[in-house]
Amino acid sequence: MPEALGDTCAATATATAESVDRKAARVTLRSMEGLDVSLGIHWVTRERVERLFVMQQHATLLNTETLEIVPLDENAPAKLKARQCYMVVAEADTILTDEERNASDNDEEDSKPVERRAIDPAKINTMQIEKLAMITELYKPLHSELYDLNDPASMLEPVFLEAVESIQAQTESGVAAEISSLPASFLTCLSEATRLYQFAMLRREWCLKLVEELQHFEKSGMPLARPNSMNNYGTILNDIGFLPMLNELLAYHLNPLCKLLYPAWDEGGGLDHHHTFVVQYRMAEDRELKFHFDDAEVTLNVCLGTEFTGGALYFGGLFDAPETHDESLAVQHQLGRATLHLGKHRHAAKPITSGERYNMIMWMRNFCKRYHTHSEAERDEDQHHHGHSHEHGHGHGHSH
Ligand SMILES: O=C(O)CCC(=O)C(=O)O
Ligand SMILES: [Fe+2]
Repeated sequence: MPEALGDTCAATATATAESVDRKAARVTLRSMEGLDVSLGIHWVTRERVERLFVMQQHATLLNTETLEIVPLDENAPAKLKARQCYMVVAEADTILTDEERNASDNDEEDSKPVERRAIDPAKINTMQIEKLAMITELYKPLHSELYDLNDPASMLEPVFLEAVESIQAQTESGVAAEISSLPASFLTCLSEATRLYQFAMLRREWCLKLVEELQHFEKSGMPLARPNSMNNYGTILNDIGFLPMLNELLAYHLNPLCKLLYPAWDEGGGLDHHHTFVVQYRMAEDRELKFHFDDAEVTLNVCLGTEFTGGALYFGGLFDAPETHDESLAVQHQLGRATLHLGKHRHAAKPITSGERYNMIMWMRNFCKRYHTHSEAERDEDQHHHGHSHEHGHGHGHSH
């Protein structure tokens, strides 16, 4: 059974010695709920931490390995050790002594030095707003033109634009668009049974600029959160200023295409919101991703390069359709090329064997499907579903 992948989690990412260089100036800060933010050491001031972590009380930091306390005074940055994880605690929080912890030693939860709290969705929201506020105030983009869609031709391949335009033209003239009317060279169907597609989407220069932008962002020490409950490295694009342009990309380009390829989510606004991130694989860090399905109606996965071998996507059937489980398809990446699949399509990323790989992933979602379930029975069914993804996901699958 593959794991269900969600966007928020509390799992621990451990930095390896080889990643020292890249993470040298960062620490991981963790809330009492297990929400991680990685931040450049020089940005760790009390005011900033209290804002990012929505703390009203006097906050202090606790090194989760050494249990050493670092008061958040003006000397805090000098006392922090790169690549360590610090729990952000309020003075009033209960910090268990070793003895107390040993006394209740029955599962992994107990190895946490402080009492764990349940995740409050409002807190996640406020944390996101604060992260974005900090970035908006302080971050200087390297390629500011990436953050809007004013010039779609600089981002999107001509054949992709042509395909979307032809769908729009047909819709506007009242004709139901048909797959057969797309430009002949555009769409490759890799599997009819599971509706797995590939097409040219992003221009090479745009992909390489995006990778440079993300590397620049990482070096700036601005707040970063893990992309989802399984990928340890990468960046959530929605959180760092790309949300408006990605909303446009979804509304004007991807939703019309998905309506044609996956008519099931035509309800309401179709695919009307998304969780979009870049995953990153390097030899010394994460090299692969295990078998799972996504917290999405439809997933877009586009390869951004840069140079790597291996890393193919592997597909193994739709989780709710046992008759498709014997599918075994390996799909190779090609810079700028998109793979489009159902969220429930079970998949994995094979290990890279050299280099580094970046892919942009958009988990596309339909509001009606998620929040306006119609009958009691369907609501129950959804509850069941969600429970299932929590059970198997790492930590807390948060899908909003
Ligand atoms: O590594 C990839 O390209 C796939 C990542 C993926 O499946 C995911 O993040 O949901
Ligand atoms: Fe996935």
